Amino acid sequence: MELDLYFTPLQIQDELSLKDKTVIVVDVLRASTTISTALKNGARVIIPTASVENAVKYASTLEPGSFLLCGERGGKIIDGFDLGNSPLEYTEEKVKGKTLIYASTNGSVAITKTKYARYSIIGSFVNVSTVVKFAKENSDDILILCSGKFNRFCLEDAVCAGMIAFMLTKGKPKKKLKLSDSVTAAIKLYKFYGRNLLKMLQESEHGRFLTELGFEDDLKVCAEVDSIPVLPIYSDGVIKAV
Ligand SMILES: O=C(O)[C@H](CS(=O)(=O)O)OP(=O)(O)O
Ligand SMILES: [Mg+2]
Repeated sequence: MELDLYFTPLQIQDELSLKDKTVIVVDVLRASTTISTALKNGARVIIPTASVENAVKYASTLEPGSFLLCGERGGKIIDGFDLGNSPLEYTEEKVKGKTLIYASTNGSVAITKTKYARYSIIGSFVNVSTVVKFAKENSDDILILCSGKFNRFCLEDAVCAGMIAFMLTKGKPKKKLKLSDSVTAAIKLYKFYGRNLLKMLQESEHGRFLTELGFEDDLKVCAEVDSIPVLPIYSDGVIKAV
């Protein structure tokens, strides 16, 4: 099993290079957590779009009432949309049976870049064991792809990616693993911050930004390890829970 890790989607030189890999897209704050929450609460499918314009265009092709327009810019709900990007908004009452068209700043963009992957799955702290189990059972080469923020490094994504890498490599003989420096670094970050993930989120740049916007409760949801054991898989343009 070859394991690699990108700290931002900018490292994807050619999307076709992902074709034989299982890609785990990590966006802890908040896309991966929100997507897992929505699927757990009965959303039918989630359609990630790389822009607000694409989201609105896609919506125009659907039966009114059958979908919700979801997403944020600058962390706040997009004008005219039904839901923003707080996982706490994605209640069963709101999302059950619905098609969610989803335009977040970083996560939905990163996900759409993995369309050629053998498998593209969405990982976060809330479903980490579910994701690792699938990755162990279903692939040779694995790429953990951090969404980051505006193609910049995000501590929370790197720590979660390190947790996934640690769980994937635990117990394997060191000499058999040819770990890239990014995997080694991310595992170290996880070992340093893993004991108090909520504190790490609160101290992170993104966590502080969300707290300033009044979303401090989202950090608690996003820090809850294995609280939402669903497996979101992105295939043929839609994300479904399997
Ligand atoms: O909604 C979020 O938390 C972020 C946008 S921002 O960094 O807060 O502006 O989007 P995501 O795509 O979930 O990283
Ligand atoms: Mg994010």
